[in-house]
Amino acid sequence: MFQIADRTFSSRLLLGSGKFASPLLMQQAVRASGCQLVTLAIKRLELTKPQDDLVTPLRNMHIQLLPNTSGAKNAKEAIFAAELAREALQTNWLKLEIHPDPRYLMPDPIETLAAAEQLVKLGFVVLPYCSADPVLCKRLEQVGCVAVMPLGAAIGSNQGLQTRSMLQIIIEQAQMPVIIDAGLGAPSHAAAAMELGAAAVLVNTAIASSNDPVAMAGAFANAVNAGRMAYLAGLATPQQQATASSPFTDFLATL
Ligand SMILES: CC(=O)[C@@H](O)[C@H](O)COP(=O)(O)O
Repeated sequence: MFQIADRTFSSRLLLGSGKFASPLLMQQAVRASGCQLVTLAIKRLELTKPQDDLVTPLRNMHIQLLPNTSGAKNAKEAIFAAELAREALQTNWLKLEIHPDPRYLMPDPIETLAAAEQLVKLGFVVLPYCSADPVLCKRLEQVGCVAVMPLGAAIGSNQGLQTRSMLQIIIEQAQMPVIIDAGLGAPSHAAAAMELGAAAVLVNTAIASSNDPVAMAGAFANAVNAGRMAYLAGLATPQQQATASSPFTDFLATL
């Protein structure tokens, strides 16, 4: 179990709802993953009729919706999108995403911090997508974010934990959940993130664009559980030299 703001979740795998071949496939993958929190881009919503084939099925599955501000290029646009989402979806939960550069989709740290501070004051439960920068993550915590979502690698790149050493520092210093988001391209990447001590991971592309998203969702769920169990069990420390698994005896001396 882990907690974000006032909600408790048993699944530590969060899913994105984009890139699936159909809404039905997305629902089936969500079900197979056991995930309880799904992010969806505000720009995809039909704001005049929010009970569409994306939102309604997720609500019926009792999934916590996490609208995201993907597409916003600065704090002003993100706050506008957040207000729209709160109105349309009746939730104050928000994944704050501000990435002005369409090529690498790197989050803008300055606009993200400014928007986060403002959105917290406006009553939003803010989970910012951010660079794997320990100082920035601390600042986001100080302005009242309920979790941070530092990137493993660029969104959709499937490159895994490129930011591993920074993530380690962020996790060590955080007083709130650290959710590794973006770039996790294989279940082993998710397991590695959990082994580091992440509270949870968010995955979209690797599941949605696989040959069998339902099976891949299950594979990620197993990997997240395995990584968490390993973290709790305490991983063995890598050593430079060999150490024998069995104690040496003098049995060769009898030859
Ligand atoms: C859906 C969403 O929020 C993505 O922006 C998120 O960062 C996931 O990244 P991947 O698609 O790389 O898993």
